[in-house]
Amino acid sequence: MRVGVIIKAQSPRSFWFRVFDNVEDRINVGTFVTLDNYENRTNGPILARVTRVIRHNYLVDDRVIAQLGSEDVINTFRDYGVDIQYIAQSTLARASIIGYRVGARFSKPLKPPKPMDFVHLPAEGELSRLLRLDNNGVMLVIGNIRSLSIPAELDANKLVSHHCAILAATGGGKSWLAGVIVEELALRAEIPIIIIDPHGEYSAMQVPKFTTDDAKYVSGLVRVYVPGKVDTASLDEYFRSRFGVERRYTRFGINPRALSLRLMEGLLNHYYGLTDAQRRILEEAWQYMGMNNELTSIEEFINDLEKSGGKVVRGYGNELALSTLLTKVRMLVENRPFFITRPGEFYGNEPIRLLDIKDLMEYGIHVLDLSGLDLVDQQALVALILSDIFRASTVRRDKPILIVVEEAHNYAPSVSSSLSTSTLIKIAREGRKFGVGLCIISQRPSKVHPDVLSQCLTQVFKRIINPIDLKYVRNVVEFISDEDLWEVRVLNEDDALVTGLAVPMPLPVKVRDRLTEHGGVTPTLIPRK
Ligand SMILES: Nc1ncnc2c1ncn2[C@@H]1O[C@H](COP(=O)(O)OP(=O)(O)OP(=O)(O)O)[C@@H](O)[C@H]1O
Repeated sequence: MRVGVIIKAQSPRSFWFRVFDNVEDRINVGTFVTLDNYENRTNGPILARVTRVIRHNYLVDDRVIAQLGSEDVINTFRDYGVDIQYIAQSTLARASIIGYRVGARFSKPLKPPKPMDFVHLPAEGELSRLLRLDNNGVMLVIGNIRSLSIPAELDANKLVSHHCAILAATGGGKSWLAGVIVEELALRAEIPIIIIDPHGEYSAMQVPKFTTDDAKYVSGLVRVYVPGKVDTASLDEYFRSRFGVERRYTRFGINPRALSLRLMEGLLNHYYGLTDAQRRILEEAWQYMGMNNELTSIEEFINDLEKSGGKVVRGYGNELALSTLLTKVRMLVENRPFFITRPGEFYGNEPIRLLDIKDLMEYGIHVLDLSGLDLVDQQALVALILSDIFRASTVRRDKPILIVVEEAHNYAPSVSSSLSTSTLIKIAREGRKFGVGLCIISQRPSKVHPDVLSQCLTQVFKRIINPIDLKYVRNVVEFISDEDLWEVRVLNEDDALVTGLAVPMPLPVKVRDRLTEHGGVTPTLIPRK
């Protein structure tokens, strides 16, 4: 169907066209249109996507605007049979050229199209053939292409191996969409998925939203892990009253001996401060102790540390430094809710199990609920767990794993420091080689470390309006154009724009319903009686 005619095309990347009046309501931002292939007739049509629509009225210039002081003036015009809106209005659209299909890829034309060539609106069947990825790999269907019934598919391999970012303003639907991606991935591939959940939202994935087999299957894959000594009573109560079932979780603990020197030093320094002498003793003592992950009581741990520290201590000042260091280590281990202080420890009547990284690397959806911890503890745990996962993945290599990091600006901030930043940068840079994929989620892209965000080669945008964030995204992200960003500002609640490696072209998506319950809710005010 012909829907317009090209009026301007100054580059092979885009063109403007006059939209025919009778189809004006069918051409919107995001609509796919085609051109006859002016470059290679054997290869089928050239696909383009409308990125801007303007309405133009050539009579409404400054002189006419000056006359439009009241409705009477407009009615007078109409009385004389001059309806300016009717006689002088045209709709113009700008479209970005995606290219013509050559096998599974799109080839861009090298010349601009010609003015006065017709623009077509493809039938859904034809569009579906053009848009389908057809590469026999694992595809994630996260919804439909906006305004169409064509499934919106993401290439799962590219999404995982080259990392992805979900970016939107607060309440924009990021965790809903992350849940959809996790559900799809778990349904279609045998992959372990680890979710860093700072708000305790993702436990809701244990509850199927429907009685379908898929919904039950995915919810059955969800395992929730809670730090050993965190009080979860209010979250559990909320869960019970909202979903009518008990939240299931495992309490986990970390062996303090398993911490790297950097993390132990960072935590001690944050909570109690370290003098130079204490720092030096800790560094040397930690080396003497070696990486011995055997779980012992806190008394044995402190004794070992004292013995190792004693080897490097000379003189009264240093002995004092060692003894205060040991007090600080004891306080840290006893007070931080994620350490195990002895084998067989309980919280109330619930056992605390030593976290086994191998469990997290089994097929399933592993939710690490960090909601009971303060930010520094969260960062330390994220650093510890993710560096262990990365280390284990470098050994097994062949099995991909996906790590979803909510509120990524807290774990890899662009300006302030965090104990987890270097681990996330390492995974972002080197994870691909070992099958470790990242999916970072943030409401403030400009606050995410550029070395992490720039490695996320698929981006899923929900609505963003903050100009600083938009500018940052433009500078850091490789596969995004100004036109795409313009569109990001006007997305609706259930709309998303996917750009980058996992899609053949920027894809406007109406995100599908969830199979499992969504945890995040925005409380509404109760009207006063
Ligand atoms: N595709 C969708 N279909 C239906 N409702 C949706 C969709 N996406 C989001 N919502 C609604 O929008 C609300 C906010 O979504 P969500 O919790 O995912 O936002 P968020 O961006 O993660 O928020 P925050 O920044 O606070 O973490 C949800 O409670 C849900 O009701």
